[in-house]
Order: sequence, then C-alpha cells, then structure tokens
Amino acid sequence: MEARVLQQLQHPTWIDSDKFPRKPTGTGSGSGSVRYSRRMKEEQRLQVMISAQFQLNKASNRRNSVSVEVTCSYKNFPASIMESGSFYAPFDEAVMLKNKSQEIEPYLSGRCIYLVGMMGSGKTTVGKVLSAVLGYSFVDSDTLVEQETDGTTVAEIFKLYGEGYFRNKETEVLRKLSLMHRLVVSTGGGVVTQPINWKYMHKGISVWLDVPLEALAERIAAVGTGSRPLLHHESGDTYTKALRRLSTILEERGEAYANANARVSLENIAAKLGHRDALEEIEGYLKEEGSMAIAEF
Ligand SMILES: Nc1ncnc2c1ncn2[C@@H]1O[C@H](COP(=O)(O)OP(=O)(O)OP(=O)(O)O)[C@@H](O)[C@H]1O
Ligand SMILES: O=C(O)C1=C[C@@H](O)[C@@H](O)[C@H](O)C1
Repeated sequence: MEARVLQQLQHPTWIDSDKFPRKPTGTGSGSGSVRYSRRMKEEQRLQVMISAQFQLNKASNRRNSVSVEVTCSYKNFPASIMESGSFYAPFDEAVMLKNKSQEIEPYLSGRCIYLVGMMGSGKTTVGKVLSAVLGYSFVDSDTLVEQETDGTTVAEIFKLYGEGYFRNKETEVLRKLSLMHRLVVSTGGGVVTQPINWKYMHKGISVWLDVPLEALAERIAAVGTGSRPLLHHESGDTYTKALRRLSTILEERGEAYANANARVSLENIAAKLGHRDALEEIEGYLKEEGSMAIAEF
C-alpha cells in the first residue's frame, strides 16, 4: 500500500513567506501580486506544483488575501489521482497558520494526524491545508480502500459486498497507515465505530471535527448523496433526508467521536474553515500530554 499512498501524496512545501512583501507600503488604494511556484521531481515520476498568488488590494475586502494551489500528478497514472486544492485566507491568517504549524511540528515527532468526524465535516478540506502547512502528506482512507478494492467506489463496495466488508478493508488500511509517519489522514466517517481502529489511530494524534448536523446536511444537499451510501435510504428532499439520516447515525455512534485526542468544535461554521482551530487544538493536546512545554509568564 505504501506505493499507493505515494500515488496520493502531495509532498506539500510551504511557501517561504519572507519571499513576499509583508504589507503594502503605501497608504492609499492599490494592488500588487507576486507569484511563486516550485516544481519538484522525484525520480522523474512525481511532480508537485505549488503556486501561490498574493494579492494586496487596499481598496477591497480581498485585501491581503493569499491563494495557494497545490497540484500533484504521478506519471502514468490517470487524472483521477491528480490532487489539487486551494484555499484563500487573509494574509495574516496564512502567516499565523505557518507560524503555528512551525511551533507544533517538532513536537509531533512525525506522528500522523487522523481527522475524524461525520460525513461532510471538512476532513478533506481541513486535512489538505493542515498537511500543506505542516509539511506532511495528505491521504484519504476512503480513497485507499477504493484502491485496495481495484478502484471500486465506496458506494459500489457497500452495494456489492456490504458494509462489513468495507469496514474490514478500512481497518486494514488504518493498520497499514499506523506504521507510517508524517501523514494527515482524512478518515471515513465511520472509522470511530470500530474499537480496533482506535488502537491504530492512537499511534498518531486524532482530531474530531465536530460540526452541527444542520451544516453537514446543507453541505451534503449541495453536492448530493451519490457517494455516501449510508444516506441512500431516506425519502424526501435532499436536505431533509440527509439531516434525518445523519441524526440517526450520530445517535448510533454515541460518544465514539469523543475518543479523539482533540476536538475542534465548529459551531459557527460559516465564519471559519477550521484549520486554525485544528492547529490550536493539536497544540493544546501536545501541552496536555507533556511533550510541548506550557509557556510560562
Ligand atoms: N468550513 C466549511 N464551510 C463551508 N463548507 C465547507 C467547509 N468545510 C468543507 N466544506 C464543504 O463541505 C463539503 C464536504 O467537505 P469535505 O469533503 O472536506 O468533508 P469530509 O469530512 O472529507 O467528507 P466525507 O467524509 O464525506 O468525505 C465540501 O463540499 C466542502 O467544500
Ligand atoms: O460515516 C460513514 O460511515 C461513512 C463515511 C464515508 O466517509 C465512507 O467511509 C462511507 O460512506 C461510510
């Protein structure tokens, strides 16, 4: 599986923000931009492109915004394994993320970060940014299960072989990941239901993205339930059926998510993406476990 993880990895490299002017020097309105890109080649097979656009526009709300795009391609593999992602953050926020991650990273000692949470809680979105700022690689356990099953999608695996088969494959994927380092893992929403999975995830640091059900249902309604087999059974409009089914699933899972080392509570979800909270919660956990010193005043 290691090779397959490699197919997914993004080898993120954070942009050296010192290459950018920190603030516009003038006081009036104006704008400027800087582009920085870097290409890495590993044995001529793996190509990672990181590009950043840095926009200073004092006259608009987009002032001091930074957009970062990470694109990964692996020679001879189909486009579906090409990963790309981007995020937009105020410049100060981007600098804060970079600083916080640099503070935390040595204390992680290479341990993997496992993001757990309900379907649609943002594990993929947050995970890609966390991996970029920490210099970790990003993997998605659902994708690895699909790859281990000859490319059969999660929805098809459920349909053809049943949930039990999927859960066993998922546990096997987690076991293999637990032997690896420097990964941010976006887990499947149901990993928390199998106690053995915790044995593997506790080799690293687990973070629960706790998002209100209404926000989850809204996001899922926006993209549909096609890829989420556990939401296929209800009738009604997509939002209502997703909300009803998610409520039942969360009830069945009880306290399972609370086994995570850290919890990011995203109550006011519209206002934030969760990357910063996730880093702060990981820092809190590292201090609690004693590997990171608590600042003395
Ligand atoms: N903070 C946020 N605010 C609004 N939308 C978000 C936020 N985070 C993620 N989303 C959107 O919600 C959807 C689900 O996000 P994502 O795929 O990251 O979740 P996930 O936990 O990985 O889901 P799954 O486990 O089902 O794969 C995506 O369309 C994403 O763009
Ligand atoms: O919450 C769940 O149980 C699931 C979430 C998805 O990520 C997939 O792992 C699968 O659809 C099951």
